[in-house]
Amino acid sequence: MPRFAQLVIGPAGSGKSTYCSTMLQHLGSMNRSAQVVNLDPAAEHFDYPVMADIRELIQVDDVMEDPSLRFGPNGGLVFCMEYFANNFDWLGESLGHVEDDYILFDCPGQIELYTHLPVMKQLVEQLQQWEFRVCGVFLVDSQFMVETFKFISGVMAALSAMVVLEIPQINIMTKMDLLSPKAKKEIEKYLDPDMYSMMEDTSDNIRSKKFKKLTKAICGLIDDYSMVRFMPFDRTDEEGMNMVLQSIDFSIQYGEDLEFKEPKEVDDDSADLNYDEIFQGKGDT
Ligand SMILES: Nc1nc2c(ncn2[C@@H]2O[C@H](COP(=O)(O)OP(=O)(O)OP(=O)(O)O)[C@@H](O)[C@H]2O)c(=O)[nH]1
Ligand SMILES: [Mg+2]
Repeated sequence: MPRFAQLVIGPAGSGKSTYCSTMLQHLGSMNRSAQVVNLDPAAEHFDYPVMADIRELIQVDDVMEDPSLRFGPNGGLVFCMEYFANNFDWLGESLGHVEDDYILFDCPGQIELYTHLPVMKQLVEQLQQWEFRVCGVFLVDSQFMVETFKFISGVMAALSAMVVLEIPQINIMTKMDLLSPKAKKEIEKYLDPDMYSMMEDTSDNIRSKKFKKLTKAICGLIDDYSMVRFMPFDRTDEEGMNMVLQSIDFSIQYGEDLEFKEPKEVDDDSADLNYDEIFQGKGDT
């Protein structure tokens, strides 16, 4: 039986740890068991209980303080993640092997992890070897998406993670509760964007003709292949959270392996059938 994982990724401060904590509570309220693993070696605080914490393996502060390494915060994080990639056994032991486990991985925010460094792809491959079905959940702060050129950059960042990780990916705009009513209305056009018409809007923002042509080509590519869509995530809106969860579950086929009971063979002449009992297997005596 498979296990299921959400790899919660996205730029620094986009709301990954808050998402994990909110989603964990949401799953709990649906009586679904789930757990969170912190994979951010620089995490200072988060308000969810952890199943495993990478800081037990390595911490950024220790790396930065090491006189033989002399890393700054970003180099330190890259070092930690490479160390992690060489020690996946630690994660394997922490996860154990419980069938049907549903785990949220709270990842660090350094964007280079999702552009050119191999560690997140290695993690995905390792999880797949452990029979996890993995979905990338890419978060972007909605406040940085209300202008066309910012939106296009956000789309490119999401796309970069998709290309690197090669797993199903659900893209989410976070912190919707912080938007003004005007901005909320404005953002609707970015949730299911028509990139071609967006390109027309943006002409004033892109000053160089050369870049306008490039942006137009990128917009066309994204639109033609329906490559990137965003879903809103408002932690105060249960209904919206459900829709996000359903999309994620669908992408990793969560629930499809739940045991199905064959309906019992019935004689034509049997009267007073209780179909509920038959289908639930309770008709057996
Ligand atoms: N109002 C509001 N604030 C949010 C939401 N999500 C996150 N925040 C706030 O945004 C800040 C950053 O959130 P985090 O969840 O720590 O973001 P992160 O992506 O884990 O950050 P890093 O791990 O540092 O990359 C915190 O102050 C959160 O309280 C949201 O949906 N609504
Ligand atoms: Mg975090």
